[in-house]
Parts: sequence; C-alpha cells; structure tokens
Amino acid sequence: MTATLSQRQHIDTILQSLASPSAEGEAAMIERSWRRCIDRYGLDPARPTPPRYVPGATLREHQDQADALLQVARAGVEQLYRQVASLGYVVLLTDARGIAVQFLGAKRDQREHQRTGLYLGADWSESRAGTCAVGTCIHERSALTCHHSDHFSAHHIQLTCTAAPVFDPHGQLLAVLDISAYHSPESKHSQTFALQLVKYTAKMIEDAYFLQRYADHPIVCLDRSREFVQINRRYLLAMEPDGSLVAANTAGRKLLRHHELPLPEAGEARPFRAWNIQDLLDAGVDEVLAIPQHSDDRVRAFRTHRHRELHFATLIEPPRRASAVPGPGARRDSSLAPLEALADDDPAMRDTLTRAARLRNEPINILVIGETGTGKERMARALHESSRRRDKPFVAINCAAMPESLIESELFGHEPGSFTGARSKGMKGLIAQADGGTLFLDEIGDMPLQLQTRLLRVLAEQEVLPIGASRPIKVDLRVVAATHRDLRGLIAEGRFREDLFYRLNGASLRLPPLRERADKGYLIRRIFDELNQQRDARVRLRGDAMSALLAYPWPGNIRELHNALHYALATCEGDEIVVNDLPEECTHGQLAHPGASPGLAAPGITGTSPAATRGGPEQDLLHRSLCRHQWNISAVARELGLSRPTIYRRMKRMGIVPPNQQPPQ
Ligand SMILES: Nc1ncnc2c1ncn2[C@@H]1O[C@H](COP(=O)(O)OP(=O)(O)OP(=O)(O)O)[C@@H](O)[C@H]1O
Repeated sequence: MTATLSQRQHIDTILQSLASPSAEGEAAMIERSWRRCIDRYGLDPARPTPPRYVPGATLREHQDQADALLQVARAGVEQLYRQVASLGYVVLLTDARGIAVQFLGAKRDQREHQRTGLYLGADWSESRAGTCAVGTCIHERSALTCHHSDHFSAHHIQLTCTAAPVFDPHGQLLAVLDISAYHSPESKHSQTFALQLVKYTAKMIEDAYFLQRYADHPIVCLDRSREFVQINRRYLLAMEPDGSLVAANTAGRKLLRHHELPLPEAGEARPFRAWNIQDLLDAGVDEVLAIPQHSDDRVRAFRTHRHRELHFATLIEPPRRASAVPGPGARRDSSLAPLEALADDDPAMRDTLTRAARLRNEPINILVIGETGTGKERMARALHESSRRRDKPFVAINCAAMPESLIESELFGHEPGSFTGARSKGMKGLIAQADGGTLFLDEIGDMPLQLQTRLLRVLAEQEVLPIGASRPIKVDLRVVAATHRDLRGLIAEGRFREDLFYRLNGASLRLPPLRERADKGYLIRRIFDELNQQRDARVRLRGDAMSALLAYPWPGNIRELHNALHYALATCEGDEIVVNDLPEECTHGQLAHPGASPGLAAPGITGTSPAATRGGPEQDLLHRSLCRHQWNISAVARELGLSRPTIYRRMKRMGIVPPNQQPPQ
C-alpha cells in the first residue's frame, strides 16, 4: 500500500522529532513511545499495521483473568459509553497486556470497528500497534490522549484515542480504559474533556474495585474538603483493626508518599503493614475507628503529622449486615435465615422482610401480594420455616389450578361414602392436614364464591366440617394467602367476599417484580446455586454471562430468570456457562459484553421487548422437558420444580398440545 501525502508528512515528522527531541509533558510521552517503536520494537511507521486479534479461546483466558475487574467495571464502562456514544466514540477496556476484553460500540459500524481494531480481542500493546493510547498508557502508567498523528503508525492517524490506567490496591496495573473515535477536530485540545472524563471513570472503577477487594477491612476515606469527602472519597486507605495499613488507592499512595510514608510499589516484597494510620494522622487508631457511620455527622477532621494538613475523614466498616432483615440492634437470630435468604440489598424487599420477621409468630393471617412469579409461595414457605410452626406441616393449595368439582372435598375432606365417587375410607381434607402448621392458599382471588363462604367459617371458628360429617374438627391454622389480582376490585365486582378479605388480610406483604429489584445479582447467584445443587453439578457462571444477565431487561417473573439459567445449565457443554450459552433473548440487542468472540459479538445499543411476552426461553425449556420425559407431566413438574397444575396451565397458555391430543392431520 502506498502512503498518502499526509501519511508521508507524518513519517517525516516522526523522523525529525526523533533527531532532535524537545517535547515536555504528554508530548514527551509520545516522543518516548516513537523512539521505543523504532529502537525496541523495530516498527516502521509506513508499514501497514492491520489489527491483530487473539483467538477466541485466548480472549476467553484474558477475560477470565480480568473477571473480577470486569464485573465491577461493567456499570462504569456502560455509563461512560452512554456519555460518549452520541459523539461517535467507542469504549474499550483492555487488560494490562493491551488485549480488549470489553467493548461497547454502535452496531451499525461493526465492520469499521473490526477493520480498525476497535473491537473485542484486539491487541493494542505498544509493541504490536505502535504508539497508541492504550499501549503507551500501559508503558507510561499514565493517562493520555493519542490524537491523529501522535499515533506511530501512519494508518492510525485518523483516530483520536484517550486512555487512562486502572490500578489495583497495590499499584499493579489492572486494566486500561479507552475511548476512541474515527472523526474529530484537528486540534488535540478538542479532547481535553475526553481525557478528564476517562480519568474520572477509571478512578471510579479503580475505587469500586478497591472497596470490593477490601470489603472485609475498615477503610478510611480522606479528602481536603469536608463537603466532598463522602462523595469524592479521594484517598482510600484500607487497614487492619490495629491501624496498620494494608492497601491504598492511587491517590492514597500519592498522599502517603507526600507524607514520606511510601507504600511499596507493585511487585516489591516489603509488606504494606510497615505503616500505621497513626503515622499519617495525628489521631489514635481508636479515634479513627470511632468515626460514626450511621449518624448525621459522619465526618471527623484530623491533621496529618508531617505537614499539619487538615483532612476530613469518613470510615467504611466491614459490613456487619449479612441480612436484609435488620433486627433492631438485635443479635442475629438463626431462625430468621429462611426469610433472610429471600433477598439481598433491595429496599422494597428489605421493608417487606423486616415486616415479615416481626409478623412470623403473630397469630394473624397474612396476604402476600405480587405479580405472577415474584416469589409469593417462597415467601409463604419462608414465613412458615422461620416461625414456631416450622415443625408442623406447610400445606399449599393452588385455588386456580384445582377443578371446582374437587376443591371442596380436597379442602374440607369427606366422610366415607358421603357422595358419589367419595373414597370408601373417607378423606382428611387439606385444611385438617395443615393443623398446627401453615395453610398456603395461592391465587386466592380465583376461589369460587361458595367456597369462600365455607373458608370464612373455617377461619372464624377455627374448625372444619368435612363433607357428610355431623361434627366439626378443631384446627389450629395460620393462613397465608397470595394473589396477583386486585382483590378490592374483585370485591367491588361482587366476586370476592369482603369479610373474607379482612380475615385473610391481617397484614399484607408486597413483593416487588424482578424488573424493580436492586439485588438481581444475588438472585441470579442464588438460583444458579440451587440449580447446580439439584443437578449435583458444579458448573460456574462466568462473568460475561453474569453481565449479560444483569443487563437484560427482565420482566417481573423470577421464573423467567430461573428458566434462562436452567436452559443454560441444560445446554452448556463444559463446566462453565458463558454468554453464548444463555437463551438468545437474554443477549440479543444488548450492549456488547465480554465473552462473545470477535466474529460473534453483536454490539448494539437498543433493548428488546421482554422474552416473557413471547414465550421465549420459558416455552423452549418447557417443550424440551416435555419431549425429554415423553410428555410425563409429573416428571416435567419434578424437573422444573413446579406443580403439575402449573405445568398444565403453562401448556395451555403457550398453546403446547401433547401429541396424543393433537387433531388428526
Ligand atoms: N428469593 C428467591 N430466591 C430464589 N428463587 C426464587 C426466589 N423467589 C422466587 N424464586 C423462584 O421463582 C419462581 C417463582 O416463585 P414462586 O412460585 O414463589 O412465585 P409466585 O409469586 O408464588 O408465583 P405464581 O404467581 O405463579 O404463583 C420459583 O422458581 C422460585 O423458586
């Protein structure tokens, strides 16, 4: 390929400036890099440098090694992309060797991205690509913009790229965050804001990683401003409870150096613990650890020993809270574990679970309200298992799934020969079976009116009269009813008894739909662990699959998530689930995420309508399971962890007809 005029000029500039180096600051970084390109890597600015992609398997190894960071960085990288996408930038996150392990860019320019190397799996190390933002940033350990002809290769001079390093808590380079665009103004000053934005996001990612990595240590946050210390958390210092320092973020390491307490640089053997927080601040360890965390005034002022600088401090203590159910100042009560396991840190669930914990042993009936599949039955079981009734039966009845003709005898039981078809020995009804324990009435809004009247009597009298019996049987019941319907609306239409509503609704617990839950990551991990256990498997959910699941706009039904994970487990080949093992609906139209190989990634920036509206993975999973078990509904119900009536209802809803019921062709 012959060089264009501007490319030839570029080559001349490089050769001239290397003959008489003069630059300072960022320009000096570029000049040093040009020299390395010629002297060390033997590169030629005129030689075409097509992008080098690592093979798919190698990319996955790089992603695996960066997994912990990728999980933390995801939100920051996506936020950065939202900020710059409309200006024509793509976002790359590379590992410390310059391999792009995450990429976000507009789908319509995919070919251009791949042609230029602004794509997943591309190698942007300096020795390979010449002077470029990522490669030079890795070398210099410093943020920079590599604008147009700053690039060594004449074939990169249309690009503007800005990169900033992300360091681990010991100063080791973890990753490089980069934004790049194909078109930009001639002046490098046009990228000043880009540089600030990338540096800012890289710091955010670095600090988030730091906080996660040292979540089990007290962390002191310092800032020169009282107003900003809780927001900026400029200097982060992790320590042991005796005050010895174990790690610091980049700014924190600078602060310590400034106070002549240098922490060892990456790779040095000397332990961090050489210094104590008392060596930096004119304060005792006890004073620092006593900084309040939960009052209005969480900031304390301290002076540094050496330079008497005034710093404001806040403290992040290791989480004592392992539970979403905060017993007020109480010690952890292990009987609450079933309730605690329902959620992590979701505000709506926290409120609901706090109420549930208080109500679990109260002699009142509870109404659980929530959309389909929000975990109402789970909640009812957890209430039972955390209550004093836990050693007695939990009996669940689905009022919508039971045929009307059977529901009365199933619920109330019957005497021998009390009606045609009655069992000769009679039958104990489900209500009597729940004696001493919990009766769970699912989909209570679907209970026929006539039975509502009889149920009301059971609840009022605490006794049940089996069909054909002359004497009632005493029962001790706690009823938990659940509904996704508007019971007040049904009352207004005359389809639900108001007095029964008040009997059932001693207290109500509302469950948020999945789309609103802030603890989706926890639910994903929990359901995944449960499925692994059920299958006696040890499959791992890789970070790229987790990212895709977190990014997917889930509808309200947790079953949808459950099914997607079940599908992935059933169909994945090795011992880990990667993004391509997930049902297509979960990955389609999402931002590109790590895990898809260069040829397969489909970066786009629009969402799709939820799978729930189309049957999607749920339908697929059900159909496969039916075929696998030769349409044996009990086996399918066991495999999917659902009741038989639910399987029948789903088949009906999805229009799945067993082969023996299909009309002849
Ligand atoms: N906290 C949770 N942790 C793990 N899995 C959960 C949780 N909540 C619900 N699930 C799962 O989601 C699915 C739906 O839960 P559940 O049957 O309790 O919901 P529901 O609201 O009673 O559903 P429906 O409205 O269809 O009766 C089940 O597979 C259940 O195992």
